[in-house]
Amino acid sequence: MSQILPASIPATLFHERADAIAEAARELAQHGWTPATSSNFSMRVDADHAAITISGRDKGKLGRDDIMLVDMHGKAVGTESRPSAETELHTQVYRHWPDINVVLHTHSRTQSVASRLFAKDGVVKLEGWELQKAIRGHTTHESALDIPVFPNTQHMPELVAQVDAWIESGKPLHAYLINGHGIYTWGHDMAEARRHLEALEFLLGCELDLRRLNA
Ligand SMILES: CSCCC(=O)C(=O)COP(=O)(O)O
Ligand SMILES: [Zn+2]
Repeated sequence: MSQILPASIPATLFHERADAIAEAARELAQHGWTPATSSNFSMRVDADHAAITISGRDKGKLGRDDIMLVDMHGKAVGTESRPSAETELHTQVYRHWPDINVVLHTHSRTQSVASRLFAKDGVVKLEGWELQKAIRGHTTHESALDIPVFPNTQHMPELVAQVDAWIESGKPLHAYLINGHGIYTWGHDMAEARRHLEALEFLLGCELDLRRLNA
């Protein structure tokens, strides 16, 4: 279905965002982090709009036509296509942090297993790993980095409320896991969001290894 853009958004800008999303998604899919059409990706286009993956598409085979425009409440703009089922989790991040421009959500095996294993604690506590410095604002392995694990639900407003509650508690939030589901993380630009995602994938894998080794 074709995308009609508001007059305020040049086609070149939307295409640039769509191409960046498609390229990142293809690369993340090659890592095996987007199995069976899972995962979704978005980029801010302007203060009121984001470009996001259309629901149900194979994230390893995205092109421009697989990306659509939504407003900051997750409503489709200028198309009949259906945005990602999890769009509200993306727009929540953009509404809360105006300087965040990219949101990435993946379903790797490591993320999925870690989300189940740490669900009872409600959080993965990362401490002592040099790679924590890949996360914005973290300058030493000695800092603590908490990644909350929220219960999964098919009712997006419930998930949004859980994320809101964490943010309102004043605790920092760079990423979260959803139990039995996957991870959400974000960044000021694609490079930062990718760095966060790759670092967290690695760190969650390390935590799982420690558990396996009983260390
Ligand atoms: C088949 S994966 C289940 C839905 C999901 O968790 C996901 O990330 C993909 O949903 P979307 O609507 O964005 O394609
Ligand atoms: Zn998902």
